[in-house]
Amino acid sequence: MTCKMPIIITGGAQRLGLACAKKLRAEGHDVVVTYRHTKASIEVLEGLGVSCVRADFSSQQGVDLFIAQIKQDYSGLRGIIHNASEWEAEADCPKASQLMEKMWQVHVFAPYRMNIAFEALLYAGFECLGKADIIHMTDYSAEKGSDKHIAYASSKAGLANLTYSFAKRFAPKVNVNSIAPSLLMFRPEDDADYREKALNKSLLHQEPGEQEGVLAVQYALTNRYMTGRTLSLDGGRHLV
Ligand SMILES: NC(=O)C1=CN([C@@H]2O[C@H](COP(=O)(O)OP(=O)(O)OC[C@H]3O[C@@H](n4cnc5c(N)ncnc54)[C@H](OP(=O)(O)O)[C@@H]3O)[C@@H](O)[C@H]2O)C=CC1
Ligand SMILES: Nc1nc2c(c(=O)[nH]1)N=C([C@H](O)[C@@H](O)CO)CN2
Repeated sequence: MTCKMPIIITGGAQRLGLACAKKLRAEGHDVVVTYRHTKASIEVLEGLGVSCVRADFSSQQGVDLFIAQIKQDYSGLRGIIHNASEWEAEADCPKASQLMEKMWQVHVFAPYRMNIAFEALLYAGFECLGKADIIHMTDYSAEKGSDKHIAYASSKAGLANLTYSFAKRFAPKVNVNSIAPSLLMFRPEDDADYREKALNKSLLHQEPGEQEGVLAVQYALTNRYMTGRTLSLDGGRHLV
């Protein structure tokens, strides 16, 4: 039986999500990406045979609409990579209470709702393809906190905790792991001073780029004896 059971990548229209979508498609996986804003990368992905679904997880309704569409379109899932994320500092959001809600909505509520809603599809993926994975893109700051991104870091800690719970709930059919980068790629607006300071926070002093994140995703998708664990991509920052 041919199984069209995709890997979902949330927030797959740019940066790490886009790099993952291209690599996994090139490996022959069926891939679904979510995006909010139309951009040139969406046309590129569609040209590669990637299914691009507009979805905004900032509301419960947005999450539920996406869940309904996936359930309508697919009989199983090879996996889901919870990559969608907003990195917002308290200084950029006047109402801290709103920021905390916003961060937990996209980083915890949305992955939680999707994981529960997609349980049967993930099991079908395991039965048909022999493996099924959930990957939570967390952050080094989930362990250490952040004085400038307090709500963000706390929500990533919440996401990291979902890894433990869903690893227990979905074993042995679905492996559930976290990938926790400290720095993968800067943003265009990051100035030289910020970049220098960020690079000096790790032992390896480098901006690794999204391909290091892609390698970690590939490892988590292929390893058969890892669940409930975190792949830390932090250049030795924990030893500085
Ligand atoms: N970049 C880095 O150095 C680091 C990254 N990480 C984590 O790795 C992952 C990838 O990072 P990066 O590629 O920089 O991520 P981005 O900041 O580029 O965001 C990824 C995507 O998330 C989507 N998104 C944001 N909010 C929502 C929402 N409410 N609903 C639906 N989609 C949403 C955006 O989609 P759209 O553009 O369509 O709006 C965006 O394309 C993230 O989870 C991030 O927290 C962790 C540590 C370091
Ligand atoms: N959703 C995002 N999360 C994070 C980003 C980002 O660009 N988008 N960037 C970082 C930084 O790399 C930080 O770790 C060091 O500058 C963290 N999270």
